[in-house]
Amino acid sequence: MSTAMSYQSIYSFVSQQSSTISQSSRQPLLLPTKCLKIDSSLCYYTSRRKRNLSKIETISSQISVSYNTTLLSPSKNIIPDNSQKKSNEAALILIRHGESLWNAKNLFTGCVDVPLTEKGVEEAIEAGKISNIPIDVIFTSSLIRAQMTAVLAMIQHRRKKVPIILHNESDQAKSWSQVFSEETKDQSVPVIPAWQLNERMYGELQGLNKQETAERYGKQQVHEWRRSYDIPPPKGESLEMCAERAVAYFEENIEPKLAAGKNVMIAAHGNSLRSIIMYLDKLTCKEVISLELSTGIPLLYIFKDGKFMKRGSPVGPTEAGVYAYTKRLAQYRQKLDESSEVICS
Ligand SMILES: O=C(O)[C@@H](CO)OP(=O)(O)O
Repeated sequence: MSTAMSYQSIYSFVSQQSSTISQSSRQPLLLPTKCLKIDSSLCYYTSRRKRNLSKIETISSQISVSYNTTLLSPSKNIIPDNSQKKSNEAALILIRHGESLWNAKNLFTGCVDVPLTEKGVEEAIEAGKISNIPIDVIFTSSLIRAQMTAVLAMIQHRRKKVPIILHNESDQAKSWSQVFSEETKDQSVPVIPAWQLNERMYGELQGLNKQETAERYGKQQVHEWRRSYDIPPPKGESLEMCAERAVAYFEENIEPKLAAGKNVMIAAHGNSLRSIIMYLDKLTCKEVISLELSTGIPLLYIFKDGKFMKRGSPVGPTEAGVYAYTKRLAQYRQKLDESSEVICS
């Protein structure tokens, strides 16, 4: 996977180890177009749901936000639960599923429900070791590769809570899967599947080999189908179409949990997460083209006062293409590993 150079330029401030991070202010203007290209460096897509309008937001200021020591500092002891954390902030962890059997075969997958490879299983387990952050709720797509990633990550998570997949597809399924012990509920993490977080639907490319498709239709054409914002693959969804449902779901179902102080993990897919990150980071239609997500690499955000602050990915420097990797977070991860015996005992 290629390293997206634009991350380095856009987010170089993160890796400078400063204790400040820039944050865009939100200034919605009521303009009836999609991602307007007045000036792509100033144009930010958010969601058009509800009012069916886009917002243009301009970077207006940088605000200083100090690192949250509660969430990021390694500790020899398990961090106290949510009752002791600041109520107006919450952690958001995004994980693209581990490698799937079709990733390994280089096939367009989209909404085809393909499980993880052994490597994907290992990536998911590894992803669960990332932090000591207590997870209150997990959202996944309805596809098994994302669900496998979520539950495998939780098996390794330091809190040792049991991920329980909620079955709300019918009243009977809901009623038959109830838990009647408050204590057991406390030791569980609800996993909420949502089709809206599924991978973009790749239309008539699903099941085709990516390399062969590039040879047949040309690299440029296939790159546009794969990474452009608004060009859909034949009979499939563009990133913009995928964002319509994924970002709307995020705003309606996930943001309220964060606003209530719940720490949330989302296990989903390359393109559904690209669309959510575009919304969180206010990326332009142009910037999102070079946004690549590695499989099984968790990305951390802090939600505070209605704003999302990127904290990068607490993984090692060996991962090319890791989004917003920072040295500081790699050190944090290393220290966690060193102290894991104490934490897990
Ligand atoms: O095949 C797919 O569904 C996706 C993710 O694996 O591929 P791409 O990276 O081309 O968007």
